[in-house]
Amino acid sequence: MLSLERVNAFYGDSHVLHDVSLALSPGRLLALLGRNGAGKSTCMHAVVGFLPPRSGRIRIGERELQGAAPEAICRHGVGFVPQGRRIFPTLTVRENLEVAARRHAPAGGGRRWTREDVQQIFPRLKEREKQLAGSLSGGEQQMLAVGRALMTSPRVLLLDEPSEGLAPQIVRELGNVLADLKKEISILLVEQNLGLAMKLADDVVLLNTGRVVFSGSRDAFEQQQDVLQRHLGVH
Ligand SMILES: Nc1ncnc2c1ncn2[C@@H]1O[C@H](COP(=O)(O)OP(=O)(O)OP(=O)(O)O)[C@@H](O)[C@H]1O
Repeated sequence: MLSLERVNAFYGDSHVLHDVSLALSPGRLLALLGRNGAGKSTCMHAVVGFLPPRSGRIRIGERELQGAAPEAICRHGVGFVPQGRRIFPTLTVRENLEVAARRHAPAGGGRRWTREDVQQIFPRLKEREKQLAGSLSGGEQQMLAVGRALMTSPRVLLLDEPSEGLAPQIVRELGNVLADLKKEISILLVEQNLGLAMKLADDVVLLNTGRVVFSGSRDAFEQQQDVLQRHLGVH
């Protein structure tokens, strides 16, 4: 579905991603893990066109994405929820969803999401549809950010630390929604909350200083205590 093949990315002269390869298969959730500064967000920015890689290939299905503009990458079915949410605070909840709506059928023939679909999985967004997004709670803003990405009718969804700054109860709610969502859409998840990541992940890729140091199933990952300890400081 989504694949990165030996991707190298730089900020100026600083080489941040080193030959990063990963593959997100249809209907699966891949957790991209690593310590602060490991290159997880950079990986997502390379996929969505914010930081085009200097070498390597990024594909969705058969289509190559490296070098394409962010709008085109979104049109080809990559939905992105950035770290920090980035909703429009002065627009209402409903307006936030509507400006993200896709006008044409999604590339690759996937499901076309409507506002009603999004409100069905996040009923809170229906209750608050006339409220300004900037006045929502952190958890509601995160739901809106996910809802906005779904309105682009993506084939894959990239989520950068969705649980950041949320109360444990809200993280649980979000986890339940993502567990349902992954049944119909492939998800690439960057997450510092290891408990949440392990609850949701089918596959794991672990980065350390911009290099892949583990790639495999969640079960294989959890058995590699030395890897967990060395790269995440988990015992
Ligand atoms: N705009 C930028 N310009 C220069 N260097 C950057 C920029 N953004 C990130 N970096 C550097 O690139 C490296 C990877 O950062 P990145 O944000 O991808 O890490 P991360 O794994 O997402 O970390 P975190 O968990 O803290 O968000 C870090 O060394 C970081 O300092």
